[in-house]
Parts: sequence; structure tokens; C-alpha cells
Amino acid sequence: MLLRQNFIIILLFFGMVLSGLIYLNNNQCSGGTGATVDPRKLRYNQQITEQGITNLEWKQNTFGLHSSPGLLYNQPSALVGRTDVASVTSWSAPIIWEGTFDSTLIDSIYKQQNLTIATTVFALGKYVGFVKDFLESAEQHYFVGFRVHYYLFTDQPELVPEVKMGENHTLTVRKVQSLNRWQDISMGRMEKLEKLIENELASNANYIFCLDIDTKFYGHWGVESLGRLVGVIHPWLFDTSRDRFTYERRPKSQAYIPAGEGDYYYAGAAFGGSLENVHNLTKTCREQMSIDVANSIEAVWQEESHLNKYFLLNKPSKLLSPEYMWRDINESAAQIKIVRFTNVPKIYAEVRPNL
Ligand SMILES: CC(=O)N[C@H]1[C@@H](OP(=O)(O)OP(=O)(O)OC[C@H]2O[C@@H](n3ccc(=O)[nH]c3=O)[C@H](O)[C@@H]2O)O[C@H](CO)[C@H](O)[C@@H]1O
Ligand SMILES: [Mn+2]
Repeated sequence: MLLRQNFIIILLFFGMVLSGLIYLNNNQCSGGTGATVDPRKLRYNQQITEQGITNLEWKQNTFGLHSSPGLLYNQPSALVGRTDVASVTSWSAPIIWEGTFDSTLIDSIYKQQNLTIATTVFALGKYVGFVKDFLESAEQHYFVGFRVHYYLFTDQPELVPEVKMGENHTLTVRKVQSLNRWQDISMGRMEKLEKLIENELASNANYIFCLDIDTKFYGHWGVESLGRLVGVIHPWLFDTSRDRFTYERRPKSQAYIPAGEGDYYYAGAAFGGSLENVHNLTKTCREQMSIDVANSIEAVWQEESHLNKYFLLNKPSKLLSPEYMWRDINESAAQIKIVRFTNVPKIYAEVRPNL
């Protein structure tokens, strides 16, 4: 009995000595004084920046989908739905088409959450000419009745037209330097978005959408589009086999997707989600694009190629059908029952700074 007690005491002693040694060793590895920090030990919401560590406090979207007692709406069916299109992906993410949601119900659920939806657009050079139609049409169709904060980046704030904003909709105009190549303007958006989220939006908005400005709203775009990570199926390639998708096919680029891989082809003109998820998306695309620059390669469709690579490896939790980014208001397709948001036709040689 006594022998056994002694044995346990000796075992405990050695245990303590061993854990002391491990502790000392760990401290030495991380600098000991706390001057450097092992990034693997940081919490998910901390970032190492040039200034040191910043805490990014993400606004949490952990609401339940609460419905009000007595609310009347059409009975949802387990049997009947759209039969001409897929409304779910093979990883179980919904694909939003007209007829897959009930606005009365979904608006009432999300009304209770007091959400802010940040929305970013860029208008540099001649693209400032697209701002008026974009904003005026958005004010008729985009998250009407919900809080929206638009951020417009432009090199010519003085040319931004006065547009009457609806209730709880605000516009912030930010001046940025213009660039000589349209490709750099388009790709440069990723870094600007990454910094905007880091510096201002992380704890101020629940969701963000990043949209092209050469666009116009013609129909409802609302809370049915909200999700953790949201991509839009490209209007030209929604009915095409993956081998004909315009992914980057050169292995030298970080955006490379080999033949035989890929889910959908996503539009570069609209993506969104929670601030944390979109921050990771923009940061990753910015990093991958700078590796490409160092290797003297530019992806075939610039940041759209990198976005497609990102979505292949980080599946969106919700997909929006091409109703949410259509070709042109004068184009039709049997599956498109409503055009919500569409490209505005443009003469490239007239609006872009280079060809
Ligand atoms: C429908 C769609 O998915 N469009 C994508 C597509 O071509 P797009 O032809 O739609 O590209 P684009 O010329 O509209 O450029 C993208 C965006 O960059 C901004 N901009 C561009 C040029 C300029 O001089 N000033 C300016 O402000 C503006 O916000 C514009 O909406 O491919 C681009 C990258 O190759 C982007 O991924 C676009 O989002
Ligand atoms: Mn565009």
C-alpha cells in the first residue's frame, strides 16, 4: 500500500517537471518575451497587420429564423417546386430562382433581425456615368425596407449625382486614385474591399454585397439572397458543360482549374456574404493575384478567375441564379422568369481607359 503511494508521488513529481520543461520550451519558440506571436495561436478573429495584432470583432449573425404568430402565407410544398431548374447544389446549398421563396414570409423573418447590408461599387474614369441609373434603380428594388449602406469608390466624387435615398439607405463616397488599365481597376477592387472590411465594416454590418456599377436593377433583390457566402451563376454559362467554362487553364496562374474540375461558373460582378467570409474571399484573391503578378501572369478573366478558384475550394452556402446578374434587359431565356439585376450594354472602346 505504502509502496503504491510512493510510486504515485514519484510519478506526479516527474509529470510536473516534464510539463515545466514543455512550457519553457514553448515560450522560447514564441520569443519568450511575448514580442512575437505564433500566428497559429491567434484566435480566428485576430489578424497580424504591419501595425501588430488587430482584433477584428465580427458582427455575429446567429439569429434563428423566427416567424411571427398568426402570419399568413402560402403553404410551402414538399412536392411541388421549380422543375425546369435545379434549386439545390450537390453540396446542399440553395440556388435562388423565382418561385423558390415567399417574400411575405422571408421578409417578415428577417425584419426582426435589424440587419445592415453593406454594398460596394466602384466607378472610376468613364464608369462614373453608370452611377445614376445604378443608384436610382437600386432604390426601387434593392433591399427596400432594410438598412443598406452603399460605399461608392470613385476618382471623381464631384461627378457623383445626387440621388434621393430611401428610408434607412445611405451612401458614402470614397475618393480613390484611378489606374491606367481597366484590368487593374477591376482586380484592385479586392484589396480595397479587404481593407474596407478590416477598417470599418467588420463590426458595423451583418452582410455585404460587392457589385459591378455597369448594371441596373429591374426587379426585387431582397433578403432571400442573404447567406454566409454567396455567389451568382454567370448569365452566359449557366447551361454550359464545365469543360467550356472560361476558367483559367494555365497551371502557372494561381487561378488554375484543370479540365474535369469545377462546379459552376460564377460572375465577378456580384458576390457577397457575411463580413468575415467576404473578408477571407477578398484577402485570398488579393494574395493569389499578387503571386500571379510576381510570376508575370494575369488570369484570363482577372479577379473573376480567382473568384471562381476560391468558390471551387470554398463552396458558397447559397447561390443566386442568373436572375441576379443577367446579360441585358433585352435578352431572354426560358428559365429566367424575372430579371432582377442586369448588365448595361456598353461600348468597351468608349468607356474603358485601355483596350
Ligand atoms: C458580368 C460580369 O461578371 N462582369 C465581370 C467581367 O467583365 P465586365 O465587362 O463586366 O467588366 P467591367 O468593365 O464592368 O469592369 C468591372 C468593374 O470595374 C470597375 N471599372 C472598370 C473599368 C473602369 O474604367 N472603371 C471602373 O470603375 C466598374 O465597377 C466595373 O463595373 O469580368 C471582369 C474582370 O475581367 C469583372 O470580373 C466583371 O465583374
Ligand atoms: Mn461589368
